[in-house]
Amino acid sequence: MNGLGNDFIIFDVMDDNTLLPDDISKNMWRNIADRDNPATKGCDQILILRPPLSKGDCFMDILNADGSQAESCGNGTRAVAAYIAKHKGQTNPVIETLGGSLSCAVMPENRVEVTMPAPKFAWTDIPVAEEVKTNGVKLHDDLPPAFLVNVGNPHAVFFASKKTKWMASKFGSDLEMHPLFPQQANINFAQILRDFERATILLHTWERGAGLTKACGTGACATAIAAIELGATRLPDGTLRTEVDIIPPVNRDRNESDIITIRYQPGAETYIMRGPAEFEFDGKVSL
Ligand SMILES: N[C@@H](CCC[C@H](N)C(=O)O)C(=O)O
Repeated sequence: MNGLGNDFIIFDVMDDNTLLPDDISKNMWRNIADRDNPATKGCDQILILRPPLSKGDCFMDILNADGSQAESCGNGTRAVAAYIAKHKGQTNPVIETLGGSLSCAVMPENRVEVTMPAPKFAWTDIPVAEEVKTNGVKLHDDLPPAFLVNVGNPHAVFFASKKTKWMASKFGSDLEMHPLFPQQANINFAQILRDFERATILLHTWERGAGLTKACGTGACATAIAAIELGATRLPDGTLRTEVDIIPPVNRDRNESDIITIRYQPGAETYIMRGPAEFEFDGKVSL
């Protein structure tokens, strides 16, 4: 499945956790996620749907393409919600993750709305290795200060006035591993588009453990939150726009149905991420 081209291999062991051996090595996961694997065609993340730990419909284990574990995955959450709606008929699934329990609503054409827990801004929560002002941290001499936020997983957001794809390719890998991030971080390069009626941002994300992906759901959340918190979505009359459309690079035509919309009110306990999910193919892999 995919969310705006950010693609996933889903293992469904929701009903019986023992179907998946527990001695699968990091290397085996990497092999499954490898783009050259003819059986799987590879993916950005592997999502393992396990029995719920609490009152949710399942617990979603998230593994990046390099085999590392992640706490949260926005596009993956929407994909799994659509999967549960299709296979279990549950259109309001609750998906448990290390980053929190996420209530979802699956609407026609696999548009999914996810209620996300409040973001965290404290330096200890990002986490970063030393006390910094998380709303503007200098991470690289050639880049403006970054906004840091934890939306279930750690993100740094850079805003630029020009196209940012080259920035993601040039700086993403080093910044993911920056010594300030003891658990590494996802790195977002955002350009606010001024010629749109709605608050609109073009986003390239270098994902922790997966590199440059076609879209990143939590990156969209982090970027919209950063823009709103920094007042970058304020209109000339002083009104703060709290709904932001994030356009991933894969959406070249800026097709209105291929965006992630974030509705975020500073200080609120939750916020909303809305976007599409898409089925690709089913298959079997031997482990
Ligand atoms: N693709 C995801 C994010 C997946 C996890 C991330 N790479 C991390 O390590 O935190 C999304 O859509 O949010």
